[in-house]
Amino acid sequence: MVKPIGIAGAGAWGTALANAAAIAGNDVILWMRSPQQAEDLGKTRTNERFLPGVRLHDRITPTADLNQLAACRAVLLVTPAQSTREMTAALARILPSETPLVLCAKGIERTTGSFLCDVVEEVRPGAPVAVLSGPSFAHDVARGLPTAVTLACRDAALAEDLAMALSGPTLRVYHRSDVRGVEIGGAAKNVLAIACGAVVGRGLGESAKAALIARGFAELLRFSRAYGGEAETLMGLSGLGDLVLTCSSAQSRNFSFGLHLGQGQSVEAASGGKLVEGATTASALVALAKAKNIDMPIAEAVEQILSGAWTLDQAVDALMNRPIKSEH
Ligand SMILES: NC(=O)C1=CN([C@@H]2O[C@H](COP(=O)(O)OP(=O)(O)OC[C@H]3O[C@@H](n4cnc5c(N)ncnc54)[C@H](OP(=O)(O)O)[C@@H]3O)[C@@H](O)[C@H]2O)C=CC1
Ligand SMILES: O=C(CO)COP(=O)(O)O
Repeated sequence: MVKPIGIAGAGAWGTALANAAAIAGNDVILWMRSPQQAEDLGKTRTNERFLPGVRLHDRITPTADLNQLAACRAVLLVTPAQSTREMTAALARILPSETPLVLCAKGIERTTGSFLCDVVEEVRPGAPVAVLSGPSFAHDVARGLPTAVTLACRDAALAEDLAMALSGPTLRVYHRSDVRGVEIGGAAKNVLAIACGAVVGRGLGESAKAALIARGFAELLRFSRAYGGEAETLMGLSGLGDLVLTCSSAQSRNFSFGLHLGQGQSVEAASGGKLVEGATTASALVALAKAKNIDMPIAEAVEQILSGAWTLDQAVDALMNRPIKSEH
């Protein structure tokens, strides 16, 4: 008998992925930390808080008991980036060492500046780790709209196996072995999307927006190259694809956070209480860039705005008054 797919985290993305995995033909165990939420989800079969209006597939079993994930063939970790260490440690206590953990969060650990895969490898040495990333709004996936993402694992055969297991009629999962490139694409685009939202919110025009996406992508490529990601990866779904998506739609929490900043809201108010991964990752991204002398003026501008060092207008001035240089 084929073992179920485990999903740890029943927010918008975890719930959407659970449905996609079930539609792809898997039994799914969906874990959440709140016993009350698990009970409600079992009864109503709808995650009203995070994914309203979407019915949970019959093959999904919601639970608040982490031990239920022990017998899964792979576990997708779909909680916020900053909870990766704590969640991996909890999973390491119950999962067999050969069970792959698939990271679905997009970010860098703020307190250590570690990439999330490195965090997982530190906590679960020797166990297989993969990353799933790409342009995919939870609501689009949950509504069965056509979506494509990338799953990367250093073990190419395992990457292919997991991609096949999760792919279905409306979710197409490509596979790759460049874990670093795929995770950098997901983590860094969120910071750039905040900048893009701010440009739109401040009314700086479509030309400025396009310039920001192009120059932001140049930053992404430089950063990824310095940290061992392949340029080809960044030109794909987790990189260019996700940057374009996240910079084009107020459905993105990062873009919409930037949009609110651009419209004059405070950093504290602009998130509206939603998870904004780019805001927690910005300082770690910029510190990693500085450590390797990588020029990332847009990411730095975001960090300066978030820390209160610059106003938005000061950030725009700083970006426009940089010395004229060759484009690369
Ligand atoms: N939404 C999307 O379209 C996409 C999101 N992602 C990424 O997926 C990750 C999760 O995002 P998303 O599902 O949208 O976020 P949500 O805000 O919708 O949900 C977050 C979930 O994580 C749980 N959670 C929060 N903190 C902890 C913790 N410390 N330990 C355990 N569980 C915790 C929450 O549980 P509780 O309710 O108990 O607080 C909730 O179930 C992010 O990194 C995001 O970038 C990637 C692609 C698409
Ligand atoms: O990563 C995402 C889409 O690919 C979701 O973006 P937000 O976290 O900005 O909503």
